[in-house]
Amino acid sequence: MAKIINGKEIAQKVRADVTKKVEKMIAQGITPGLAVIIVGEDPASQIYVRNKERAAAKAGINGQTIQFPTDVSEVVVFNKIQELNQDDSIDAILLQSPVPSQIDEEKMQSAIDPNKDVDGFNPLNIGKLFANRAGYYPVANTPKGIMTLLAETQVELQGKFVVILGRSILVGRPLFALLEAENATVALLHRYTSDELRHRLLQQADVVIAATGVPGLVRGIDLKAGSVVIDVGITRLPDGHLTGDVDFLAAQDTVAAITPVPGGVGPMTIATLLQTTVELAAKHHQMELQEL
Ligand SMILES: NC(=O)C1=CN([C@@H]2O[C@H](COP(=O)(O)OP(=O)(O)OC[C@H]3O[C@@H](n4cnc5c(N)ncnc54)[C@H](OP(=O)(O)O)[C@@H]3O)[C@@H](O)[C@H]2O)C=CC1
Ligand SMILES: Nc1nc(=O)c2c([nH]1)NC[C@@H]1CN(c3ccc(C(=O)N[C@@H](CCC(=O)O)C(=O)O)cc3)C=[N+]21
Repeated sequence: MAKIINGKEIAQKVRADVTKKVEKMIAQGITPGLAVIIVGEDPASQIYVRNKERAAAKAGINGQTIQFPTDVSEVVVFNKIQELNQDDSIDAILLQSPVPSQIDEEKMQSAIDPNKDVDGFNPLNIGKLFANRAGYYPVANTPKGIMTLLAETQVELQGKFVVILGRSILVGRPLFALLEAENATVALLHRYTSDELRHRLLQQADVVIAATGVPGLVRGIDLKAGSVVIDVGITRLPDGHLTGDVDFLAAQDTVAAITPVPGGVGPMTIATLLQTTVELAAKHHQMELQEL
């Protein structure tokens, strides 16, 4: 039977560390500020926003959510980003994805000040990540949280073969860069990967990270004995339950460890968002993180 990786518990550890750092910052007169812009009512985004607001408040972070209606014009969102870029009380800005079609998401991501870019979507930060540059820059929170989860679970990456399913800028692509930087050999699969090739690659994978939003895409028979499975997918079923991309029950018989949905990667994303907010606030105010 597989070990169930407890994302909630590891996230709690990250959040305790964040809370401690925030207390020290507040003692020096600085309250980290996080602004979240959300346009319309995507269901996955609504879960994220709700959980995030609660977690930010608990950690002592000043969180504000700016909700725009689905038909808001691009210039209104753009001007809001400019205003937040100028606002000294805001250290971190997040534009929730996806946005409606009248808004050019890439243009908005590029408009966010790279020093306040808590999702790491500004091309400057993406470029640094893919070049594996030294120094601090923000990296997307779901991939960054997964790296923490793997480290906390003592999963070795150097020399291992990792298969990622899904190549979005939010999850798959940054993960590719982060895992490669740890000296793993990485395959990035997508919609055009044939069923046959996916099965063959999965059977050889030491670590599988599924981030497609396709329930059941990864079956028990695809997986290698002793592998580690990270399920990022979140789909709401008609009965209201959440499910991942992996056939969890079948996988459990084969693999060494697996993350559940919910209670796996989701809580890590939230905790890591708070962590990155604090890191950006420290940098903004020229504080040394190590001393916090
Ligand atoms: N737990 C968490 O914290 C988070 C969970 N999520 C969840 O993760 C999932 C993915 O999110 P996101 O990256 O934003 O989604 P996107 O829809 O942006 O990307 C999905 C990716 O999956 C790929 N894909 C689709 N079908 C297949 C297939 N049959 N085989 C292989 N790859 C396939 C797509 O390929 P192509 O590029 O070719 O279209 C695409 O790259 C969603 O369920 C989302 O709700 C997202 C963020 C955080
Ligand atoms: N710019 C941007 N950055 C994102 O990081 C981003 C985004 N847009 N758009 C939407 C997706 C989705 N996402 C989630 C994060 C946490 C949970 C989460 O907390 N999940 C809990 C859910 C528990 C529950 O409430 O039932 C869990 O899996 O245990 C869910 C979804 C971040 N996203």
